[in-house]
Amino acid sequence: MGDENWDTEFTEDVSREGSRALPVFQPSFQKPGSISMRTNETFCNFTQSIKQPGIRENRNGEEKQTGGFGSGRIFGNRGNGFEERKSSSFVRGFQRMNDDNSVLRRPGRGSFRGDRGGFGRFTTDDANMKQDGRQNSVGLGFKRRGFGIPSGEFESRREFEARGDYKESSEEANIMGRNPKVTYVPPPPPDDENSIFAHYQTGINFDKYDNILVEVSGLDPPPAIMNFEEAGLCETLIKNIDKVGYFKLTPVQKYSIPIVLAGRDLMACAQTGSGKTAAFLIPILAHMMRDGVTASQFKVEQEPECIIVAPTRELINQIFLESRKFSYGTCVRPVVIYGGIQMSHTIHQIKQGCNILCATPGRLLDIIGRQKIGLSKLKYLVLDEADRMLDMGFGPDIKKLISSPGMPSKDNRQTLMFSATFPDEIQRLAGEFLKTDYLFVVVGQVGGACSDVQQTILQVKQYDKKEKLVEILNEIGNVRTMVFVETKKKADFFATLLCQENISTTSIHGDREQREREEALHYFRTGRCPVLVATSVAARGLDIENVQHVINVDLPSTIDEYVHRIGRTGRCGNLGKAISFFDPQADSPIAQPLIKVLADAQQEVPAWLEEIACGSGGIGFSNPKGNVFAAVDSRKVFCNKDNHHSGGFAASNILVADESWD
Ligand SMILES: Nc1ncnc2c1ncn2[C@@H]1O[C@H](COP(=O)(O)OP(=O)(O)OP(=O)(O)O)[C@@H](O)[C@H]1O
Repeated sequence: MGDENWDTEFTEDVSREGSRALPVFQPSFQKPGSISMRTNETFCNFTQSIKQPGIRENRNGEEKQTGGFGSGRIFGNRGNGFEERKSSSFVRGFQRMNDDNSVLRRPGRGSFRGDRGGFGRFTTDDANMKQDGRQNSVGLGFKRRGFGIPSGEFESRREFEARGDYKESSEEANIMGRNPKVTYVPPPPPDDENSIFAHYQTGINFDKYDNILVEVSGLDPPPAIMNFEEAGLCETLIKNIDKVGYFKLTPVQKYSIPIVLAGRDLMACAQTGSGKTAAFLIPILAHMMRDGVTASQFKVEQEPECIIVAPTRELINQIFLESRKFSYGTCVRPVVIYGGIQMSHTIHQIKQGCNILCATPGRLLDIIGRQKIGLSKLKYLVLDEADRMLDMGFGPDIKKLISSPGMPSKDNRQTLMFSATFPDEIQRLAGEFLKTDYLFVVVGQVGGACSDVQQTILQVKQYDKKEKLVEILNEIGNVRTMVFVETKKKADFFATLLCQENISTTSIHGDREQREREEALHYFRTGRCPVLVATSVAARGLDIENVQHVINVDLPSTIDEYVHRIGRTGRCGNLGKAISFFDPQADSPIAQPLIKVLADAQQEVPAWLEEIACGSGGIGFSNPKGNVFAAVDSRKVFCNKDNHHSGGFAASNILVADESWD
């Protein structure tokens, strides 16, 4: 375990029935004085944060006031009515737990603060993960050493120590030395051919992609290709595409691949799960191979030909793994860097050679600032989830990146932007980073929701959400399900609740340490924990096999966010289901755009929702114009207007301030 800062340890737990291990969540300890509680069957630890309740860091490492337990609020959530309820469902949830379990006590002041809470089952098999470098901290009944029950095999190497919450978004703060040193080194991904090319099957509706409307706007677009052969790819690339199981192009690939091969800048908007990643990776690699890219040598400063930026660590890692597939057997070396990982490890990875750099924005700026990455050879710049990359959250970082010393001008690089959603105002901002003759490809219907996802909207009041969630999960059984909530604390709360209900659950959110996030995803991907409770940090891009359900316990504040969340299921022609709890008190602003998304995806629109929509303003729209396509080229909408954007960043699509990504 080396220097790893273990803040939790694992205990095997005994199930109620004695036959099945009961998943138990225990929030990580942050500060001495935590209370350890034990039930007959379960352990739960509650703690106060090292910080004052209600204070948290923003992306710049500054502290700011939020709702918190100490302030008499419950979750500091905005707009969904969860906060300011003295007798919240949260508190009542624990009261109920107390009722059920005689020994369990209600936590003291500031009680549930599971800032880096961990969930999920843990078995001794997981020693493998530890051996290969993963540091286990989520698990079945884990706790800190020195509190509560002695652990079994895995014990914390350290006694409890107070330390600041590491906010992974604060790369900038890290640079300024305000965060504790990050020591996590992720285990290297398996590098045998089978693992590299592991993929899941396309679904029964894959062929229906052919019927989706596609519109290309801009001057002189090259014709679409109908199959991989027409792309004129090199043999190695063709072999790799074959190994990855792609036999047919998806619409976004048919149109984007020739555009990128023709050297044009591109903004592409296509529905979730429809193969956008390959739509940029394949032609970029084809170009690189055609240009005879040479293997990069060991050097202190590397000069990659391609940089791909995405908003979350898990997503950029996924893109890296995809680029590893397509570049297999070539001299192109992809590297991934992101926050929450030891900097020396990042630097070591880069030094060994880097042709394609996959990065989150914070870590990328950091590494450029340290002169480990030079930009003089950069030919391809890709922004995945481009609307997210250009909103108020990441926009300033992207602007910094574009104006970094050595960054080729837009005329001397090829810039590609992809997303399932593209609000007009973000398109206008994006235009600044693209050549004026860029092409805009739109695949799909209004709002971009994938019609392979069966959407159900249930009217559920805030206080009834937990019962309803448990009821649904018990009903649908052991199928892989992502549960979205609005805040990190709620993610902790619901994961705890589900564990208490005997449902194997893990969680991912921005307050969890990187190793915890990766473990959570690993447990979810492998089916060890079939339920993943997540904040918006997991809403975009994640491509996890066999996610059959998405449940929005809280609806997001924008319709685009909704589209991305439900897009975690129903991918690549597979079918999926999305259930969303609509609390009229909190969610009426999203009623109108929600109805539009439902209707366009040929889903049933509840009469009660239409009634609510009639009386609401519909401020949750980010694409309110009723267009046939998921988005339209903003150059059309605004071409006759004197409409110059301010150079500021659009706020329409930003996350709630509670969550932070990079
Ligand atoms: N042509 C293809 N044939 C078969 N499978 C494909 C093809 N293209 C992509 N896929 C698979 O489809 C899945 C979804 O692809 P990808 O993650 O690129 O979607 P996306 O459009 O980027 O989704 P999101 O908007 O959620 O980010 C992946 O598992 C990918 O390997």
